[in-house]
Amino acid sequence: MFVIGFDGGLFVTSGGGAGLRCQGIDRLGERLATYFSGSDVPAGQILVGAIPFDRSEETVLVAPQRVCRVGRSEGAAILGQMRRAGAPAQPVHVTETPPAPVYADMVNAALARIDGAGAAGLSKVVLSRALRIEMDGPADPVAIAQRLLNDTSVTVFLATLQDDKAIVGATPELLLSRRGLDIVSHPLAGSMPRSPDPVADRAAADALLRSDKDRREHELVVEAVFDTLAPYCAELSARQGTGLRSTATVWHLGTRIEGRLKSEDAPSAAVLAALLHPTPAVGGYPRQDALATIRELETYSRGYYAGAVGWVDEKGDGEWHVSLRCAQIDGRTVTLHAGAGIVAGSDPAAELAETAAKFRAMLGALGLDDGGRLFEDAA
Ligand SMILES: C=C(O[C@@H]1C=C(C(=O)O)C=C[C@H]1O)C(=O)O
Repeated sequence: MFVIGFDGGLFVTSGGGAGLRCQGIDRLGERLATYFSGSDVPAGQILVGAIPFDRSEETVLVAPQRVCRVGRSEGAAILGQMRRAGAPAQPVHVTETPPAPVYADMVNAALARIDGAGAAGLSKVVLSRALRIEMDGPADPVAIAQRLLNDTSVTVFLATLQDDKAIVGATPELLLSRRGLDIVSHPLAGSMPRSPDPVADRAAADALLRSDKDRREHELVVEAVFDTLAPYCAELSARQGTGLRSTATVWHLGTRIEGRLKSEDAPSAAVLAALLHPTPAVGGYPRQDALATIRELETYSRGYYAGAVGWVDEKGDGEWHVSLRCAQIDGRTVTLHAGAGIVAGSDPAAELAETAAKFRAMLGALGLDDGGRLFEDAA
């Protein structure tokens, strides 16, 4: 099953199977061209799926048999019918990897590298931490997706990867959409936790708008998106400039970038998304230095967190979102990740608080919004 928010409604697909499993995304364009030229591919077929964070790991694209586009409330009703019957599984135990003090040490280690790197070296790295949640039964991604639909500022997604493995979440970040020659990307970077107190909440938003550190963190992403897309575009601009975006729990700086491709033969939505991925919003800058730092400092594989989820059709149209604020489900185990961009001037305590705010939506959807009972640190 695959679900993704679409024009205020939901795109729900089911059935089907063998689409395309692709070990690494460097040759995704060729693989897609071969797939869509196949004589047994029905007219109008789309592929839906997920790209992992690590470009060399497996991209899963499924060819669904049934696709429907419905409004949000109808989508919620469909999910209600498709979720497992009975009471949803409950969390019984949570492990933090790494524990908060170790995450702060990682931020300090990244800052030391950034400070020592010189002008051409590492200037931003996104470091994440994970919460591993054991449930008292198999977790139901459909029930979780249904609960996430309450926040209308985010794009809900659910992708079944195999048997009882799935990724489900609600992301605020559009990596790339393409309709004909028109493309849009809406990168986010630079964040501040929201507050239930309206005065404190507004103050957080104002502080984010004024923060020099967050502007620098954001600019690196916007420049990378422009640099990647410009060779394919006749026009590319960010007319509205950089502004605030918010989810129910976090403020972000965001820049909507719109472009017009030079020709219909330009790469498809999936291939443009793969070229952009990972932007400095989830990796860092320069890309290779940032990825090497992540490999060294994070002690786990991110899997499909901070990758991309979306769909593509034969004409190259499609929509890909950054897979953030999500849960990776494997039977009874649910793993959440949240990260924060580290640049010169980052404060470890503030970055930790940012990751805590980014966990909040998924914790709420799992029934864990009561201040972290069940939590235990992992070494
Ligand atoms: C890495 C995450 O979010 C990304 C990092 C952001 C930041 O550092 O300010 C903001 C939005 C996302 O691009 C996450 O949600 O886990």
